[in-house]
Amino acid sequence: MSEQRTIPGYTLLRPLGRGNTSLVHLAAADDGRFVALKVPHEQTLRDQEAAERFGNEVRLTLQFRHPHLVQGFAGKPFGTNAFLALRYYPHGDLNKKLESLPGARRLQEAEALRILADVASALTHLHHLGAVHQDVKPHNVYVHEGRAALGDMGSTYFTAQGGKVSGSPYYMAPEIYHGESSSTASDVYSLGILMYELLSGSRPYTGHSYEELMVAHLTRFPQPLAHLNSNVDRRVSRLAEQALSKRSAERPTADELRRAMLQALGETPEDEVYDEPPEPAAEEAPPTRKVGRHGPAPAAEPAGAAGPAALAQAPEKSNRWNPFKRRK
Ligand SMILES: Nc1ncnc2c1ncn2[C@@H]1O[C@H](COP(=O)(O)OP(=O)(O)OP(=O)(O)O)[C@@H](O)[C@H]1O
Repeated sequence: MSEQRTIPGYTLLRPLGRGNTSLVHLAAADDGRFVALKVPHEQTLRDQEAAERFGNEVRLTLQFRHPHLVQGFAGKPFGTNAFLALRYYPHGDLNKKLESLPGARRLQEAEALRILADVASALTHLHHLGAVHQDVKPHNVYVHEGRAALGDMGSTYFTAQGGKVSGSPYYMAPEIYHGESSSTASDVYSLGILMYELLSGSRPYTGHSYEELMVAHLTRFPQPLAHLNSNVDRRVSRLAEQALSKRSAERPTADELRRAMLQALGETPEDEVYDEPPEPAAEEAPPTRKVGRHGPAPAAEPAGAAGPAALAQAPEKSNRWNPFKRRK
C-alpha cells in the first residue's frame, strides 16, 4: 500500500492527513528535522495527469522561496519513491482551524487580516514571477503563531508557458466557470472569497452542487461585507467587493489587497522585496489548455510522449521535463 512506502532519509512518525493526491506524514529527516512528508497515493502514480500534478507541486514548491509560501525542503517529483518534504505546521491547515472554532467560522478581526495580508503577499510574489496559483482556499493555507503561508502548488503554472485551468468550486472565478483561461485576477477573486469567509464567518456563495455554485458565481452579487461585519475597515470591505467583480479587469491586484489589509492593521505597507529573478520565458508559449479537475477530460496522451517514469529519469535542467509545455 502507498501508505506503507518508505522514503529514504526519513522516518515516518504518524499520518497528518490524507488528500486526493497524497498521504501526508509527520516524519523525522535524518538530519533530525521534523517535516510534513507528502507521499503520493499509488493511484496518483498510476494516473498520468495526477502524477504530473504531483510532480508539478514538487518542482514549483522547491523552486519558490517566500516567507508566505509553504517551504519545501526536498522532494522527488516522479517514480515509486516520489515525495515532497515540507515545513511542518503543527496546527494543520486553516480549514481545520475554522472548523474547530466554536459557533461561526469567524476569526478575530486582526487575526483574519494578518492571515489575508500574508496570503496576498504570497500571491503578489507569485504574480510578480508570472505565475498563477489557481487554488487559493483555507485548505491550502497554513498558520503558525498567527502568520500564514500558502501551499499546494499542484495547479500553479507560469502564464507565459500555459497550464491546465483548475480551481475549487467555492473559490473559482466566473471566467473559469465559463471555460476561459485563468489569470492573476482569478487568484484575486479566490482571495476575495477568502476575505469574505474570514471577515464575515461565511462564504459569499453557497450551493449543494457544482451547478448551483456555478449559477451563484456567475449571476449573484454578495451582500456588502460591511453589512455582515460592521467592524471591517471600509477600504478593505470595498476592495473585497471589487475582488469579486464578475469581470476580471475590474478586480484590484493582490498587492493592492495586501496594502489595504496592512493599513487596516495600522501598518505602513512596505514594497515586496524580490530576491529571485523572474523565471526565464519558455522557448514556446502554448495556449492555456482549458481542462482540469473541473473541466472536460484532457486529451489522451499520444504514444511516445514522455510519461512519468521517463520524466523521473530526466536530469534537473533537461528540456524533457516541463509540466506546462503542451504535449503534441
Ligand atoms: N505542511 C503541512 N503541515 C501539517 N499538515 C499538513 C501539511 N501539508 C499537508 N498537511 C495535512 O495533510 C492533509 C492532506 O494534505 P493535502 O490536502 O495538501 O493533500 P493532497 O492530496 O496533496 O491535496 P489535494 O487533495 O488537493 O490533492 C491535510 O489535511 C493537511 O492538513
